[in-house]
Amino acid sequence: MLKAVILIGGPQKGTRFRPLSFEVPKPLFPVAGVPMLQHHIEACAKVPNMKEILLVGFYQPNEELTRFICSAQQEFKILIRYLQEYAALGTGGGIYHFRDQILSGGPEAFFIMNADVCSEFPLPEMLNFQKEHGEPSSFVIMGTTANRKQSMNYGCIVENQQTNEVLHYVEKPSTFVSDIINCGIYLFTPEIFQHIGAVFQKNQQDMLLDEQTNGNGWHRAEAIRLEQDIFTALAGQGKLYVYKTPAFWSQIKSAGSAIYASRLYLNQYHKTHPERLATTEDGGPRISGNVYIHPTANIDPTAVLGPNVSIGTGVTIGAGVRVRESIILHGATLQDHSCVLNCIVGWDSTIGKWARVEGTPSDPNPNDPYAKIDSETLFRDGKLTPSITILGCNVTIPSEVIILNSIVLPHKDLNRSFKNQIIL
Ligand SMILES: Nc1nc2c(ncn2[C@@H]2O[C@H](COP(=O)(O)OP(=O)(O)O[C@H]3O[C@H](CO)[C@@H](O)[C@H](O)[C@@H]3O)[C@@H](O)[C@H]2O)c(=O)[nH]1
Repeated sequence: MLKAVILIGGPQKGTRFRPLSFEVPKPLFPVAGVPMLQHHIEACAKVPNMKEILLVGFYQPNEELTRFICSAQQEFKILIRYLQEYAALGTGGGIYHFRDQILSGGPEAFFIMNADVCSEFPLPEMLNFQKEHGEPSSFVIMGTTANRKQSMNYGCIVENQQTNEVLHYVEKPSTFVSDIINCGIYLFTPEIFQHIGAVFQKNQQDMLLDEQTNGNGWHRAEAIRLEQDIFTALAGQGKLYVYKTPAFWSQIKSAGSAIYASRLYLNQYHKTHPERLATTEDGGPRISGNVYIHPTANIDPTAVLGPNVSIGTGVTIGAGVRVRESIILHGATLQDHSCVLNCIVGWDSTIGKWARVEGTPSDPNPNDPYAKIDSETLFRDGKLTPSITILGCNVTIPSEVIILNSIVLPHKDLNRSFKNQIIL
């Protein structure tokens, strides 16, 4: 039997996702109409012999997470549990801490997935690849090709081109190492815990030798990174292989990358969930390209939506509204003739009549097949980088104003136009 573990991080992570991560843990942010994590869960639930999905993170148990787990368990008919780390233990420390839970029932292998990636999740292909490569207990990293410059923002893998064995692994190198990058999706056998255990023992010994150690010592020994502490050491040992996926993949770090990820998933819905894609119907709004509309949304038939639009529960969209490349979160109202382009409109926000709310997309270069989305920091050279416009929850935009490339914090009631600003 098989299991899957999804690393969901915790509240200190996801800072590039503010102000949206104030309201909802980042892994539950809706991408193409469903929580980011649901895409991982759907893919796992389809794998034959998958017994359980474990979410490992350091969020305090909260209502949203509990509700999500309950409904996903019912919908996908699979056991899902949340395991809470007592502190951020890193990508290897968390799974090591909960190794007994992961190994209970005797899975022969298990997947580990970063929550903040979007992918076609070619999990059956990874299982086949593992059977065909190396010894039966070899470990598999999913990889993809990036361009030279962007590769350095990821874990970089040098492979043996004949065998696909990982010969070198360097996490976010400062100079070019390889254009094959780590996608944050792995297939391990239980033997991985021997390797993580060895690092833990070493950390513990170092800790005992270190006289400076205070009460924090145990945590320091348990904090282990899969990438730097495990993969770098396993490379070249005949144990670690890279499965290069031809399918789509992207990281979801910033809010801008959530819009891009939505586009990738909406496109995939043609194959996986055509029922989630809206179509132009008599008496309904005009749909252009891929659009998801929650059945509870109320949309005027003269509105024009798409491409790449996701409309959440209970959203109201008035006459003549235009929405493109945006995510509209639940309870928001777009009043008549407003125009929303490259935006995330927060929960329960209102955009007044004839207002224009617009951002600048940060899409990957369309002429470079290996380009990935740049999840840049908010500021460059002391200035706000032009990016998508984000309205936090419960923001009110008055009629007939323009809000351009701005980030508006929750509960703001604006009274004029703004451009390139963070409105606190
Ligand atoms: N449970 C838990 N999860 C964690 C922790 N730290 C990070 N995570 C989760 O692990 C994932 C990776 O997070 P980061 O540590 O922020 O790494 P990164 O910059 O995203 O880079 C990783 O992913 C890239 C692909 O997206 C890889 O290319 C790179 O090598 C690395 O694995 C995220 O889903 C995050 O929520 C932790 O202490 N505990």
